[in-house]
Amino acid sequence: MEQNSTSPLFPGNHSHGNSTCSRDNVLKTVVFPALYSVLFLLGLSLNAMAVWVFFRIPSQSHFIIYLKNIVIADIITTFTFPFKVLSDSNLASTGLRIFVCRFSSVMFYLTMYISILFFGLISIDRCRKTLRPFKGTNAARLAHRKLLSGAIWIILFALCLPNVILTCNTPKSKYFKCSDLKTKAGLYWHEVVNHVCQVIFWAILVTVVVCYTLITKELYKSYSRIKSHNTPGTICQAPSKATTQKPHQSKRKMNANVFLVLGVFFVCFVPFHFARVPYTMSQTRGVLFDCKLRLFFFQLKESTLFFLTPFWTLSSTFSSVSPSGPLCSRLCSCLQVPVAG
Ligand SMILES: Nc1ncnc2c1ncn2[C@@H]1O[C@H](COP(=O)(O)OP(=O)(O)O)[C@@H](O)[C@H]1O
Repeated sequence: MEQNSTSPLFPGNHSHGNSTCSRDNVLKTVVFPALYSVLFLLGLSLNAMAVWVFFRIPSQSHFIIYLKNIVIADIITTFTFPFKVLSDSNLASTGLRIFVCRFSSVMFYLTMYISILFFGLISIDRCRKTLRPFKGTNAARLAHRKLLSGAIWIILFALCLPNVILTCNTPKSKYFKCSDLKTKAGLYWHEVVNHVCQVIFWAILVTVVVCYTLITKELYKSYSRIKSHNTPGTICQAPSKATTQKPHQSKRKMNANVFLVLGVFFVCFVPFHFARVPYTMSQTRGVLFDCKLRLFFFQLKESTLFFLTPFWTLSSTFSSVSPSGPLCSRLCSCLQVPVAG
């Protein structure tokens, strides 16, 4: 795609005739569209199941409020996939590709950072529940969490809105990139938003690590108490299992769960956030990069983005089908199977 573009925003971009700089390779036009199509079908069915469960459950806990927000974000994300598929596979008209740059890609990133923020809030909530298992909630606290959720959506939406408004240049050729459609202010804002999103991501990552470290420590203490007294402890997450499993089995399982969550978060999200920095620079300071380097950063961004997408868009379903999650509890109660509280 890049080979024929004429971008006034990239004065150093003189190598358009070089076909090795084209974005249109088999990875972008065939492999990723096929994978995103599968993800669309999977995401649609699993998220529909999550909606079926969540919107029957009253928002009686902070956890449920946060998960409902993640489900809404996941659904919006899933609906952006068909546009990305059509655009990347070059089956879309110019108008549709402009729509992807202006709206659907912005919604994709917006909902991604909304999910990340709620994922952080869920970690804080789990930490609070583990450290203070007897501190319940009340109507006022639930109302605060709903207000906080609304504020997160509004603030991030306001942050991303200029990315829509300032993507208003008419493409100068059939072959254009999203950054070609941006005004000067639009490119500047695109960079600002990406910096803010980096801060959000790394802050949440630190929060998640701190929370899960505290949770692990507290659960170890509780299991040691169970072991020494041979009585049920104060584990709020899984009392019925804690009483039926041997302490060392529970400990191993707990470790596995904690490291699974942290591991997935690291492996899926960290590579994209490293790759995003040079790619954003290549979009806004094109003169500093030759076309091959820009292409390399684009491919790195697309690959790492695909790597994180399945985890992120299916995260609410993962949470709801975990043994103590609402979907499992609901299905198991229908089937009269005892589950962890
Ligand atoms: N973190 C973000 N938050 C909101 N919008 C974003 C973010 N990153 C990129 N965008 C917007 O999404 C659209 C596509 O961006 P990008 O993925 O960088 O371009 P490309 O598809 O050419 O690689 C652009 O309008 C851009 O401003």
